[in-house]
Amino acid sequence: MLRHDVLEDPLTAALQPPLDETPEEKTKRLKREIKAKRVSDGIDVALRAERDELKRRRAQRPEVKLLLLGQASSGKSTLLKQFQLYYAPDMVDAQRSSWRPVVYFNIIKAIAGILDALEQVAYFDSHPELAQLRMTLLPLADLEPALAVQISGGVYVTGTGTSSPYGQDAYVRPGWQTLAKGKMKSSRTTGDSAYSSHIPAAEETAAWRIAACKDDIHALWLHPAVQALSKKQLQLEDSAAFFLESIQRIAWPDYVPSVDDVLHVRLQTLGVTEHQFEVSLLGKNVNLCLYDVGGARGHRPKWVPYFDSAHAIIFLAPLSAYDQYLEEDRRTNRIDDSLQLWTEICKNQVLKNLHLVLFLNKTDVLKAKLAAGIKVKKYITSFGDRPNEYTEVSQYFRAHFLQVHRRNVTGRRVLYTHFTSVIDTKATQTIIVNVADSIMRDYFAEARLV
Ligand SMILES: Nc1nc2c(ncn2[C@@H]2O[C@H](COP(=O)(O)OP(=O)(O)OP(=O)(O)O)[C@@H](O)[C@H]2O)c(=O)[nH]1
Ligand SMILES: [Mg+2]
Repeated sequence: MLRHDVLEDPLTAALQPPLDETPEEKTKRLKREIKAKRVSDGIDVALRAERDELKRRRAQRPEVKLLLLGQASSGKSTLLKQFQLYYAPDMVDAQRSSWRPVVYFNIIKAIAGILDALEQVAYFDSHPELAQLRMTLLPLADLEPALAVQISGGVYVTGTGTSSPYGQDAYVRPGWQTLAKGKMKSSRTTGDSAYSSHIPAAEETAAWRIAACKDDIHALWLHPAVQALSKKQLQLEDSAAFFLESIQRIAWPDYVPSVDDVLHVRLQTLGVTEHQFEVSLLGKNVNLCLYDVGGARGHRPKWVPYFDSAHAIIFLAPLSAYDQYLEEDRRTNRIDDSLQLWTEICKNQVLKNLHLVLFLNKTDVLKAKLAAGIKVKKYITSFGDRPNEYTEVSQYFRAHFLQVHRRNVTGRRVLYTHFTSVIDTKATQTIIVNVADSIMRDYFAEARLV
């Protein structure tokens, strides 16, 4: 290669010795290069040793792989957080502040949804006080896309058939919290005055606009027209009421999300995320590997490569979804979609020997909907004239899921079912212990058979 070709490539040029180098300079440079190589080799050795140690620990510990499956918004990521709370509570605590922009995003999305719905029923014409609230809250609602982009690490997802009816949605990708931590090295609680310069602009703007509008947000949420709409045609996320009712606390300048806030947050999962826990089960140390997947239809093909090596599945079906339709296909009732998906899982030959657990989830939301008089029969005609009460409704749905399992199961697979509300930490942790225990019993029984 000619010297002028080398100099045209800035990287190669930077590594070339100077043209007018003296013999002493050359000796010094070579010494420096030998030292730098030693440091670099040292780093390589340390990295290799770390990898070997991880491999050795993995070989010593059996690895149990557990898939969390179910449609979008069924509660998979919330259940994952409960596993983290149980097996790695310090990690959850350390990551609380990284959820702050997501709490803001959930609030802003709920407000945008409410304003949209009021527009559709033309309430702004008949209610001047609502029109006034819209004026003050619109700049806040306008922050939705910018915050979504911040949370998703710059990914702008549109037109995937999974986005919200209210526009832009945010997705979580593997490693997003590490990314967020890097960007926000100092925390508010340390009182570091440089903090504000580390907060991304969209989050900072959202924080001060929420603080400035907190009374208007409160007034909008409590307005009788909004309350009436929220119980009928207005389909907000399950956590919207929780966050809107907590607005005074969240608008506080030193706000850091509580564990309860973290459990209520809604953030869609993109693809498949892997989470490892070193746990002691039945007196043995094991690596528990949880796979949390995106549940919308467009994400489901990405689950398949994980089926082969899995040991157990927890399938989540939200029973409260009987009056809702899929965001990705507005004609499909969400309970129907859950049953179809459940049928595919039960039928799948690759999964036929896995330990199978069914969580009939969101029972708290189901109870609230039934208490508000939302009739199951209106959406699921086969329910007929049975009483619109929790016991009848929950048993009716459970019977359907059990029937699908019975009809499609091959092999010797047992099904474990639980009625759950995975935002309830105490109840869910009792179930987690139970489920982990029985997965391990199966795992070791299997190992002895081989
Ligand atoms: N009230 C109540 N809310 C729940 C329950 N389970 C989940 N949620 C809420 O429902 C929303 C969706 O839960 P996620 O865990 O994000 O759902 P997901 O299955 O991971 O959804 P995708 O990632 O889109 O597949 C969150 O706001 C949760 O706080 C429950 O049992 N009761
Ligand atoms: Mg999720």
